[in-house]
Amino acid sequence: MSFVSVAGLSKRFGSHLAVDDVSFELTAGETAVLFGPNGAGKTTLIRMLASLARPSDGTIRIDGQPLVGDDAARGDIGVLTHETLLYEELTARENLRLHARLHGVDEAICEELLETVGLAARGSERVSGFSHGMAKRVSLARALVHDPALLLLDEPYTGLDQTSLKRMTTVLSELADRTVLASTHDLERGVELADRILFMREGRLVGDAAADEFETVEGAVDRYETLCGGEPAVGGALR
Ligand SMILES: Nc1ncnc2c1ncn2[C@@H]1O[C@H](COP(=O)(O)OP(=O)(O)OP(=O)(O)O)[C@@H](O)[C@H]1O
Repeated sequence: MSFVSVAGLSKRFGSHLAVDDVSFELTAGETAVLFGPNGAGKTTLIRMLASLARPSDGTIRIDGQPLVGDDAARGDIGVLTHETLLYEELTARENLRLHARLHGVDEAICEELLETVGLAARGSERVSGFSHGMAKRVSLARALVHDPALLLLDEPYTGLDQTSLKRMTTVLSELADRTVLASTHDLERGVELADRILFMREGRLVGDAAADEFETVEGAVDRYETLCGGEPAVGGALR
């Protein structure tokens, strides 16, 4: 049975259809990566799944439960988006502990996660003093605090230095049993992370492929060019 089921999902901003009649299903434990050019609708799709944006049309079901307005379904989701969702005036540790309390989770997990994202020594510092990359790592830890079954990651690799990038890549590669939907422009890391690749263009889902269809990243690049138009970024740089 599908763990995530998206049917006929659309999002309209004025006269513009940012997400246009998108349908797909993810099985439990599957990692799907969304590729597509700027403005394809990836963030908007993820924001709807994260209950951060209201769909104009269509349905989202998580483990059989309709998502919209359903707190139980939302509790099973961890989110990493462009907005860090952190309280800037709180320390990294306080942010994680607050999130743990909200979800009724033992706060001991917060220390483990600070270690995991490489911020154990900076846990007592306010997030307002953190760089973008550091805040992103705290945000990833926050997304994992309540051990969600579904993880939604919008451009997890963007804006990170090499050390943070390696850490993010390692943490994400170790999320084996979770269902993950991630968007990225980094085809190399995306193909490496994914079981399945969804291609978006102009709000529509234009392709759906198993990651092992691509023996090399070049295969994914060719498919991207055919389906999405234009050239993708590979390994963080344009080809
Ligand atoms: N709040 C908003 N109000 C109006 N238009 C929006 C809003 N958010 C997104 N859009 C529009 O919806 C379309 C899809 O945007 P979205 O951010 O989802 O694309 P994306 O695939 O994530 O792009 P990128 O790769 O640049 O992050 C774009 O045309 C964008 O301008």
